[in-house]
Amino acid sequence: MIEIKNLTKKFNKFTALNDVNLSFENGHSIALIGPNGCGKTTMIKCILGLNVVEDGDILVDEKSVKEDYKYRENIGYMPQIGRYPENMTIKETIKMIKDTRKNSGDNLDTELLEAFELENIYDKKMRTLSGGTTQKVSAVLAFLFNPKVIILDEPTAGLDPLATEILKNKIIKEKNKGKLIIITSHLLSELDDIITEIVFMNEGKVVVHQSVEDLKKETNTEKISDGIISILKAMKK
Ligand SMILES: Nc1ncnc2c1ncn2[C@@H]1O[C@H](COP(=O)(O)OP(=O)(O)OP(=O)(O)O)[C@@H](O)[C@H]1O
Repeated sequence: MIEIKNLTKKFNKFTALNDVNLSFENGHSIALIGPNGCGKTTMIKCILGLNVVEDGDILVDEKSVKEDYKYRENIGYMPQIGRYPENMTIKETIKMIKDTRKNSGDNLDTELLEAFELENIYDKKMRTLSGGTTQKVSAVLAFLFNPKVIILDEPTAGLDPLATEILKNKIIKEKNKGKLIIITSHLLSELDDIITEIVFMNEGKVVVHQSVEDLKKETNTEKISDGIISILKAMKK
């Protein structure tokens, strides 16, 4: 479970997050949506400890992210753009990341590695990979250590339709096991089958946090994308 309490994040004078309060339960998958620059990645980075939390707090399983870094072992992260050592092969990269984790041996989840058939191109160097293949490596790493929380920043950007389907099915499977999934995406049409809640942000603030069921009921729509468009139109009135 993740609780965000009165989180404000400033970069010099610019306020990227403005008094954000949110709570996410295990077994849910949450879509973080909103226009470019509204603060989605900033919030994710605060949860991951990649941005320092100064004003407000974030609790992961009731412990503040300010206390110690151990909680991070329970979070898998797929960044928007994964950066890896250019001259390492896929195999070496995965091994290097495995080696950074103690006790990672027994409980590895290699399902995506197999589904994406990455072992067939294990000896390719990271710098030679297409954008989509690099994304596949990032997705494999996000799920590899069986984390309780999985955070995916624009996960399907650059993936082909088959890889997108594989990743979507994996997300649904892990959510159904009781994991907490947080996804940012601009591709609303892709979220329909996987999401249980939406958080809509604008200019560093949470505008809507609602279950998909309620969103569809209240806006009288069948699809998440139509529900969001309906909210946006109502906001402009
Ligand atoms: N390290 C930083 N230093 C200064 N400004 C930053 C920094 N990180 C983010 N920002 C600013 O904070 C704002 C929010 O950025 P963020 O990356 O969180 O947006 P986003 O909602 O993820 O956007 P997108 O949909 O384009 O990915 C932007 O105006 C960005 O320029």
